[in-house]
Amino acid sequence: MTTLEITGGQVLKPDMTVEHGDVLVDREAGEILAVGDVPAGDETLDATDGLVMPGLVNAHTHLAMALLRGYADDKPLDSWLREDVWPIEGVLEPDDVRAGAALGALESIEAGTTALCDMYFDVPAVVDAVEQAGLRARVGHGVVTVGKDGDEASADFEEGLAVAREQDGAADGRVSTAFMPHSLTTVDGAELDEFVPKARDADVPIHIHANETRDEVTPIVDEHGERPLEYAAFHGLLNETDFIAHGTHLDATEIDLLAEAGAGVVHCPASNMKLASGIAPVQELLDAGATVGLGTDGAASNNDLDVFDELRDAAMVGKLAADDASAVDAAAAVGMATAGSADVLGFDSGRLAEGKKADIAVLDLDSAHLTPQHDLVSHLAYAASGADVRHTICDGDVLMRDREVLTLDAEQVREEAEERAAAAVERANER
Ligand SMILES: N[C@@H](CCSC[C@H]1O[C@@H](n2cnc3c(=O)[nH]cnc32)[C@H](O)[C@@H]1O)C(=O)O
Ligand SMILES: [Zn+2]
Repeated sequence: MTTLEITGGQVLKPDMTVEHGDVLVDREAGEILAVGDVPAGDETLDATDGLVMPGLVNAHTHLAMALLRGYADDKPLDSWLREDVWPIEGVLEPDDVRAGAALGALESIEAGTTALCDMYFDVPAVVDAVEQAGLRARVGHGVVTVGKDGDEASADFEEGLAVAREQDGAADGRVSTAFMPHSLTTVDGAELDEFVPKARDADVPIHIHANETRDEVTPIVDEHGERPLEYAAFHGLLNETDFIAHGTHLDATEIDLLAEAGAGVVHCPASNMKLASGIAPVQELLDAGATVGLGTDGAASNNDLDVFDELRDAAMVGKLAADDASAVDAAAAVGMATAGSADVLGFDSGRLAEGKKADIAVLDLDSAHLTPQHDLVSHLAYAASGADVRHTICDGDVLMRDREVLTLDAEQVREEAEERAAAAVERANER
């Protein structure tokens, strides 16, 4: 066993208290051995003037969409997808997806994110990027059936299932999978009935975009006479391991349904604001006992992958939604971005405690905007950003030391992304 001692800093405990202490990590097992007063490690990582905290968990993203950052802005979801995003995604090759996912992974590591959930196509290329970056991820192929004939639709479902089976356990177990129908309005109900049982047989969770916009809710209510999540449950979704993205427009019945089922909700406040999708009832979800995590969504609807921004947005917009300044307080926001997201994804991370995965970020506190230190949880929620992260550790391995990313060649990743993004835009314009 080789150990790593993160030393000289303050430590954020799972109960959201902060104390001076060190963290000892078993590098091979990728687990935390001790927190607080720890025996000396074989190697050390300096956390002086820093806060050692769980790595942030981005529970819903499309990493490769980093290629489309700034490509199409200022439109609502439906026209943004149909007029801009889907046409250019149609010309992307697996190598583009690999380059885009590498860019997203680089940005994530630089912002202290250690684990994420990714829905996209060309998933093996996403897995390559995640593996090389050293991150932890739950990945899946987004299945869409609208605009496809029966055979094409079934083939996309089959691919979603095959990916979930084949990629599970990749990257030394850091990659796990989910079956990912894109949304309740972009996949066909009869196909869900056929494939949900197959996903259960494969023993993978199911992840889907749900109740993101009013335009997604109304057609289901009109056509089926029930709320979207009732419709989802009718088609076999919303088991304890399942999780939805967004949940922007939920009624009281649906909030109870989620809480009782134990299904997770990934709140994506920045994407919901940018696409003017609406404001999720986050405090109500938390009060009902639902498992709530945070996600950035893709970089084309955010436009960055900084989970610190997301947790600040969650706190801010949560207060607006509840019309109550005490709603979604600092600890709740930080909790959602760490333990909450980890619980949604089924990862044993998001908490600095013995036996948990050694997925850790060290934040530099030595700056004007984090002074004075009345309350470090407040700083995490309201004043810190990803640029303050000094070191990022995942599965016991140091991915970034003193802001130098060790697993990826940052310059090369950025250059390749720049070139491939430009070429993709050219191909899309020629069509
Ligand atoms: N099988 C599909 C892939 C779907 S991947 C997941 C999709 O989600 C899309 N997406 C990104 N953000 C959002 C969102 O906020 N809501 C709904 N879809 C989104 C994204 O553009 C991507 O095409 C295909 O081959 O096209
Ligand atoms: Zn999404």
